[in-house]
Amino acid sequence: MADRRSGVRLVDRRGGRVSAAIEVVDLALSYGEVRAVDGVSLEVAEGEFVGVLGPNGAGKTSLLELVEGLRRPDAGTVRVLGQPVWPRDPRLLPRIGVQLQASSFFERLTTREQIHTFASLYGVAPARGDEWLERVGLVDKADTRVEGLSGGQAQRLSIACALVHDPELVFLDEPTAALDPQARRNLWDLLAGINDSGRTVVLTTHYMDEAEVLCDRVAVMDAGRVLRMDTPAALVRGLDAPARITVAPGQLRLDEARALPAVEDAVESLDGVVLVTRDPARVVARLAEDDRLDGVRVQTATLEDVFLDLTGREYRA
Ligand SMILES: Nc1ncnc2c1ncn2[C@@H]1O[C@H](COP(=O)(O)OP(=O)(O)OP(=O)(O)O)[C@@H](O)[C@H]1O
Repeated sequence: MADRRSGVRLVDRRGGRVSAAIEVVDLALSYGEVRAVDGVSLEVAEGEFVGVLGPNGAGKTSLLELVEGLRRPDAGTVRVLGQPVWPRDPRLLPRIGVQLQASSFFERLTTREQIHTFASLYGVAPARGDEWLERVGLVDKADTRVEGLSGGQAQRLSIACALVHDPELVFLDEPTAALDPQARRNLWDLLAGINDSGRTVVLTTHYMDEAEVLCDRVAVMDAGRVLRMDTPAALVRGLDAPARITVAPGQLRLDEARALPAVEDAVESLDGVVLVTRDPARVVARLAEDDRLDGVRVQTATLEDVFLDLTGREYRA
């Protein structure tokens, strides 16, 4: 059963309240019969990097658009930087950055003209645009028309455009969608640097690894609901799932494996013998004592296991 109030109250180590950059209470939005956002409550603290993770159609974009003040909710409230986002408040706009999808660029402008246009819309100097082109590694593409950029370059430009006015809070909707795995990883360093200097970042993604690497906390979303929100480590810890230790073929017989302390089960696989344990440190120490560490691989639970546990379904991005 989904936890409708999955947003924990934000407190610091001494138990004091931390100011919230985003406060969402009982938010709902339907398109006809489809409940795209179904009673979501959450908070994001100033300076946090939060991921909204879920499969296609989970409601991530709808939630983001409500939080950005681009859509009117059927029910519930959103406050961003202390202000209600609906009805729209123009004073909030310079304080937030929204990454546009690459398809929303102004047509036929070069990369430099594109970012200068964004800079002028926000009333900031063109030089700030040039600085951002440098930061996202697009100086050598400054004179290329946006139609001529690769997928990864276009995403970097759209991120630079969202940040050119130095907003306190930035929303990135699937910034690595449609990129190959290498291009995705190349973008991670840039994304990780965006919340340097205390900027709050909210990112949607359907990639588990991305959420795990980049985000302080992750809201796991499915069918319009936030099922749980916590740090990636706490989400996985909460599972109480065993670790799997694979010992290379020929190192250990199955009966020896089953007799090891703290091993709950052992099975043979193509990669060798897989030991199932809730105390991987103890098992690895024992393997080390027996000089059987060569080629040992330890796998702990991942966010995929968390999704399976919360929904009963395998995760399909
Ligand atoms: N404009 C719309 N009209 C009707 N239904 C919509 C509209 N936009 C979204 N939906 C439906 O609402 C649900 C949530 O969609 P949403 O785009 O918010 O999900 P998402 O998690 O962002 O998905 P994706 O990862 O595919 O972008 C889906 O069932 C979708 O089909």
